[in-house]
Formats: sequence, C-alpha cells, structure tokens
Amino acid sequence: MPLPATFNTAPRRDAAILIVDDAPANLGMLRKMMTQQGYQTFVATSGERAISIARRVHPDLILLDVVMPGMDGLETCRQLKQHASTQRIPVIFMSARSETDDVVAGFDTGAVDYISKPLRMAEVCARVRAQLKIRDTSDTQHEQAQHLRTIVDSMAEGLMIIEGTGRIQYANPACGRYLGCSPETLEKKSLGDLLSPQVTQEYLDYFARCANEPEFVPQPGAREVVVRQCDGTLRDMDLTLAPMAMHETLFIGLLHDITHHKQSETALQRAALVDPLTKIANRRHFDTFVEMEWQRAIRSGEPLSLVVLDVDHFKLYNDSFGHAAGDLALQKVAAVLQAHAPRATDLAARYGGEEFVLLFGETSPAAAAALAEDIRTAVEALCLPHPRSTTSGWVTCSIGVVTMLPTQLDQVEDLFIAADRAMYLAKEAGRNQVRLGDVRNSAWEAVKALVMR
Ligand SMILES: Nc1nc2c(ncn2[C@@H]2O[C@H](COP(=O)(O)OP(=O)(O)OP(=O)(O)O)[C@@H](O)[C@H]2O)c(=O)[nH]1
Repeated sequence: MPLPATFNTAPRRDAAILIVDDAPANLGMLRKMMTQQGYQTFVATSGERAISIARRVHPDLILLDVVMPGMDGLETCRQLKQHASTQRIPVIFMSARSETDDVVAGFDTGAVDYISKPLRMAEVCARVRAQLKIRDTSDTQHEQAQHLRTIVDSMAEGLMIIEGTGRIQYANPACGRYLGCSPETLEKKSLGDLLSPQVTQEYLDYFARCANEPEFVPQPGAREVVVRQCDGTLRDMDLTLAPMAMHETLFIGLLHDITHHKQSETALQRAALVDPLTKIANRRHFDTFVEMEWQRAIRSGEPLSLVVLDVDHFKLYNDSFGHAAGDLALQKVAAVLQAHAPRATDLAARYGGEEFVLLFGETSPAAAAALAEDIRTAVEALCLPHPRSTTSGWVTCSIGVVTMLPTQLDQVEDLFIAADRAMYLAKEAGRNQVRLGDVRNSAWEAVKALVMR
C-alpha cells in the first residue's frame, strides 16, 4: 500500500507563547502584542517559574529575557533543553546585551533566535511568526518520522537499508525475528553474511550498475534466496532489493519468509508422485523415472529390467474379505516391492488397481529374474489367507520380467509390452510364477550372439 504524502495529524490549537521577563512593563507590552496577534499567552517573571509553566502547558514558543535575577535566561534555556518534555520548544532570547559573544552564548544554549533590546515590536512579531512556521514544519516532519518508524517497526516483513558495499545500515525488528538476532547485531553485518558468495556478488554487481550506469533502469523484483540466519541455519526467503532513489548508493531490501510456502510446495510435489493408498511411487512418477533411466541406459549401454506384477485372483479376495481388507493386502504387497528396490536406480510403483511395476537400472536378465523370484516368494510368505484362490491358500502374484539394452532406435513402450506379455503368460501357466519376456532389439541380439559364442 503506498504511503500517503503527509499523515493526518490532530488539528493544531492556536499557538501558545510563554513570555519570560523580570520587568513587568516589558511583560505587559509583549503580552498585549502577542494577544493582538491571536496567540494564547503565558507569562513568568523568573527562570524557575518559566520552567515550571513550560513543563505544564508545553507552549509552542518561549520569549526569554537573558538578564534576570536568580536563574538567568541562559541557564533557564539550558534546563529547558535538558528536559525531554521541553527540549523541542523553540526559545527566542531578548536582551540588551547584543555583543557577538552574548549572541553566540545564547545560540549555544540551544536558542533558535536572539532579539536585541530595545525591542521593535514589528520585528518581534515577524521573528515569532517565522519560528512558529519552522516549528510547524519540524513538528510535522517529526510526527511523520514517528509514524514511519511505527510502521517499519510493526511490519511483518523484514526491511533493511543496505549500502552499495553490501553493509547493512539499518534492520527493522522483523528482520531480527527472521534471522534470529537483534536488529543491532544485523547492523554490524553485510549481505555476504546472509547470502551465498555467488548471490552476494550478483547483488553487488547490481548495486554498482545502479550507481555507475546512468542509462541502467533497475527492475525491482522478488527473488527466492536461501538466507543464513545468525545461528547458521538456512531459511528460504523472498528478497526484493531496489535503490532508495535512482542512482543512489543506498538500497532498500524487503525480506519475506517463505519457509511454510516452500514446505507445502515440497509436500505437494511429493504428494503428486506418491500413490495415496500404498505410499509407494505412482504411475506418473514411474513413467518419468523410466524415461530418465531409459535415456541413461542408452548412453551407458547398461541393461534395463522391467518387472510387471499382478496380484492373483484379487477380485475373489475382495469378494471374500471386503474392499478394506483388499486395500490392506495391496499395502502389504507394495511394502514387499519397496523393500526390493533399494538402489537409486531402482523404483517400485503401483501402476493401477492390483498391478505393480519395478524398474531395475543396470540389471542383467539373470539378476532381474532372481529379484522377481524373490519378490514372488516374499509375497506368498506374507501368508495372507486367500481361501477362494484356486492357485494357493495365500495371496500370490504373477510376474513378467524383461531386460533390454536400449538404443536410439528402440521405443520404451516395447519394454512394457514385452513385460506385460510375460506376466500374462505367467497367469496362463497357472499364476504364482515368474515368466521372462523377450524384446527383440538389435543391441540385445548382438550381446546374445557374443555370449553364445
Ligand atoms: N481393494 C482394492 N481392490 C482393488 C483396487 N484396485 C483394483 N481392485 C480390484 O482388483 C480386482 C482385479 O480383478 P481382475 O482384474 O478381474 O483380476 P483378478 O481377480 O486379480 O484375477 P487375475 O488377475 O486373473 O488373477 C478388481 O476386483 C478390482 O476391483 C484397490 O485399490 N483396492
């Protein structure tokens, strides 16, 4: 939301002037003059009294005589400037002592003006008007600065002011919360303490371009960065950096924590690859993985093995024990498969219904066949009773295995077709068994010919 150019402030009351003079005649004359100008007036005949009134009524300006019995005007002004509630009240000295040293001493105590006596009333009025105007502007600026500070301090986003060298000049409280240390600690650091060397260098280059290339138009935009917190842990954040003004050497950095966003993004990505029932890879994940391993096998010349597994008489199992028990059985079969695919180049997946697949990279036909047989035995060893199966008293599965040395001329679909065929042959041959399929491709034939020799 853009900030308004000025903030609404409470309407100002008529200016109140405190007149301090030990001579009642002067006081009377000044009071009359100020009242005629429309000001509210307070009077005091001593420094002590002036301080006490000033603390109570907070006048907008004080006209202060320098020479007074007891506490003189200079000391009165000093004490006003030392107290928080009165230090911002402008003080104008009035004195017959108008040597340069006297005037300088007056300004040194913190006064804003010095009028020589005898007073020329028109001049006093003009000087009072001028000081009240300055005071108004300064009050507005002070209030705006206070408003801005409140906003910056209460922002949920981290805000930093960064020098062109990367040094952090200012950090708001949210920055401190994000990075786990006080804003003051951050103000002793630089961008390089928070970001990787490469990202830091990119920002420093950007700062240099903003400062040195008049035709360069900076494009502020959020960038995802990994920020090092004060305790060394890393956190994902969005960082937006833009110059405070064109071709300036100060930059505003806005930090926005995206840890939760990243976590849910990762969780979503993971969920999109996992079968919700069995928690192993789903078909989508498997297809992507096969494509990757297929290309790798073409490059490496290593064999690739595909196993297709179908649970036997599963319809009857569901009919016997209900769909929920069927789900449980599928989860147990999936766990067996998962346990047999431990390498980074292996993947077990649920391909649909009661059909599962496994891919084994860099695996020979003999090794793949042995693995498939292990899996078949392990599924039977789950000992899930299946009284209506005509194959066994337990849940069993039929498995097709095929191994290929893929080349650029081959299609990945051929691998699936051959493994499916082998699995159906296992079904036809009585189920609960492994069948090896055959893919006729040129490379494989060549290897076979070599082995046979
Ligand atoms: N419980 C459960 N059953 C499923 C799920 N997906 C598929 N099925 C069931 O699996 C059964 C598969 O049956 P069929 O394709 O006829 O095969 P089958 O009964 O296993 O017979 P064969 O494959 O010839 O041994 C169907 O009854 C589907 O409803 C699932 O997620 N949970």
